[in-house]
This record gives sequence, C-alpha cells and structure tokens, in this order.
Amino acid sequence: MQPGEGRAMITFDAVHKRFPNGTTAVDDLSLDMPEGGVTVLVGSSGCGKTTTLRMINRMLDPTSGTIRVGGKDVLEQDAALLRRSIGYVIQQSGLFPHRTVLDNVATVPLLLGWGRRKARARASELLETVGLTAESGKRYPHQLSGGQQQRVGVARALAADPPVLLMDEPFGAVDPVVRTQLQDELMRLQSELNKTIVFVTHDIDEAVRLGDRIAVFRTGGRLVQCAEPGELLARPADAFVADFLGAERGLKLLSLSTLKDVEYEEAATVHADEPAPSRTSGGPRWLLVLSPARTPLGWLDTDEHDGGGTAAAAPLLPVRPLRGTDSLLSALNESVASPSGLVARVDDSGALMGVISREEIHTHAGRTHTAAARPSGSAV
Ligand SMILES: Nc1ncnc2c1ncn2[C@@H]1O[C@H](COP(=O)(O)OP(=O)(O)OP(=O)(O)O)[C@@H](O)[C@H]1O
Repeated sequence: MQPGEGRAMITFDAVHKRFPNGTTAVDDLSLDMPEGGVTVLVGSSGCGKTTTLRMINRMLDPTSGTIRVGGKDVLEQDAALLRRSIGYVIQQSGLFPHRTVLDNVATVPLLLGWGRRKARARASELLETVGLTAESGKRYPHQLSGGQQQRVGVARALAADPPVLLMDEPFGAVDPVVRTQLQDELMRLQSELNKTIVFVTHDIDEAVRLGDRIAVFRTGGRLVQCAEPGELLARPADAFVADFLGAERGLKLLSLSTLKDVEYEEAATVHADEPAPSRTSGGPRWLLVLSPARTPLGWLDTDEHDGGGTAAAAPLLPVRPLRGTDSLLSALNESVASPSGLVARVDDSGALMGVISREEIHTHAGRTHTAAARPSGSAV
C-alpha cells in the first residue's frame, strides 16, 4: 500500500468556519486525510488553509460540522490535551527565545509529566534525528540559523511521538537551498516515522514533492480538488486548479517519475589514461571519458580534438550523471544541457551503466503523460 492510501486518520465532515466579523474562512469542507500519509493544503492567500489546520487541534473550533481525529470528534476532547497529542510546526519556528534549544524540544514531554531527565534525553536524541549536533542543544534559538531553527521546530513537534503532525508553511521563511534540504530531511524522517502529516504551503512545487495527496482551496474556503499529485497535474478539475498549477504542470508531472525503468544503451567510452581519439579515427563523435572506477568524468568531442595526449588531458565538456532515483524531469533537463544530447546513467556507486538518448526520454515523457491523463481505474 502506498503512503496516503490508508484509512482516514483525520476526517472533515461538512465543516464551516465563520468568524464573528462575518468572514467565512472554511465553507462546507468534507475531506479525509489518510493515516501515515502527507496531505498538503494549497491555495492562494486567505483561502482558509491555516484555519482548516488550526481546527484539527482545536486552536479554533468549527462553526458547524464535525472533525474527527483517530475516529474521535475533536469537540468531545479536552482542547489542551488534544493540542499536546498533536505536533505543530509553524513558519517562524515559534521557539521560546529564553529557553535553550534542548529545553524547547523537551517542552511537551515535560508538560506530559515525563520528568526532566527523560524529557531531556528524548530531546537530545531528537536533535540528532533532525540533523543537529548535541552542542546546539545548549544554545538559544537566536544563536541558530533560520534553517536550524526550523529543524528544532520539527524536533519539538515530534518530541512526544504524536501520530499527527500539523505543519503550517514550516519552510516558508528559508532560502531555496535550505528549503530543499529541509524537504529532503522531512521525507527521510517520514519514510521512517509514517506520521499523518497535514502540511500547508503556497508553493506548488513543495506540494508536489511532499504530498501523497494535495487539496487545492480557493478563496472563500472552498475545496476545489483533492487528489494524488500525478492525478492533479494530469487532470486538474477546472481552470482554477490548472491556473494554480501553472504553465509548467506538464514538466512537474515528469518530476514524479524516475529513470528506474528507462532503457539505456551501450555508451561509447574511453578510459582517462587511454590516448584521446580524434575525428580521423572514424568512431562516434562523442565519447564519455571514464575514471578507473568507471565514473563519467566528461564528454570528449572527437570532432574538436586533433589527437595526442590522454583522454583525461583533453578538453572535456561537463557531464552530470543520473541515477535510477533521479526524475524524468532531471533527465530531460540534462539531455538539453548535455553537448551530446545523451544522458549518462550510473548505478548507486556512480559507475556508468550506459547512456539514454534524448528520443528515449521524450518517449517516456509522452508515456507518463498519457498514463496520467487516463482516468484512474480505466484499463491500460
Ligand atoms: N480571527 C479571524 N477573524 C476574522 N477573520 C479571520 C480570522 N482569521 C482568519 N480570518 C480570515 O479568514 C480567511 C482565511 O484565513 P486563513 O488564515 O485560514 O487563510 P490561509 O489560506 O491560511 O492564508 P495565508 O496563505 O495567507 O496564510 C481570510 O480571509 C482571513 O482574513
């Protein structure tokens, strides 16, 4: 079973939220969030994502309708206890500035009466889990970078090992490089922990990357479509969703398929310490120069080389080898950037397996689209 296909851990049933000033933030929301999956809520500013999230742990209560977590109506549970049993991560990490990082992470276990020693031991273990050193536990939040503070926020939310994690734009305030690292880290953690995660973001790329299911909202708190990323990208329910996904939604779809099943062919290669062939040798124009461990070092253009010297000493053009876990989108990008139009496919150790042609990548890209565009359940 894929993550996100399990039974519903959180259910919204005809939920409305109207604020006293008359604003309807959430309008007739019925939605299931599967156990052990990541449900991402996306949509433009003010469409009710945060309000939806905050009703799950009773930071806000619905005006009408029912929300259940683990089968239990949240309104029948004590709000403070419910909040402690659900992890919550927000954009500006929300750490207590006058407490050390370790004490910040230990907050909920202490509230739950674990005792100082046990709570701190757990906090220290969690800092390591989210990629921080034990030493950083002694610092205060302002002594950490924005990205590190977000990691502490995630560690704090995980401290009491809650089954549900609510994340409200947790990576919204960090630069794109750190953001990608934090996303990678979250995916790694999730593959071990299998939490039920509800994740709010503005960023559709982040949603496609992290979500098992994506729920798209529009202004007025209306859910327009909730689907797996592939289905959403291939079959947006209406023009609003298509617009929201953007002009590159076809390319985004390719980011969901990997090179695992794409066929490769034998590559024309030359070893680094062999003599560099020239155009007069009559072989193929482009050769991949390999290290002794068969790692691709670069492309040799025999049309531009007069012969003489070793292949390693010849002017080489850069190669960016791809693995089976890399996406079809990366392959398409590399096939455009590669001087030979070929993509070098390597194994997990980085050794060359073969090359994939631009045509093969295009064929797979087309097939991915055709398959995704087919309504689910229809015959292949
Ligand atoms: N306490 C409140 N009182 C009145 N209106 C509110 C309150 N909180 C939110 N709203 C309004 O409810 C609507 C939904 O807000 P919400 O914060 O849930 O949207 P959002 O999709 O999370 O937006 P953003 O992406 O900008 O964070 C907005 O129109 C907002 O102005």
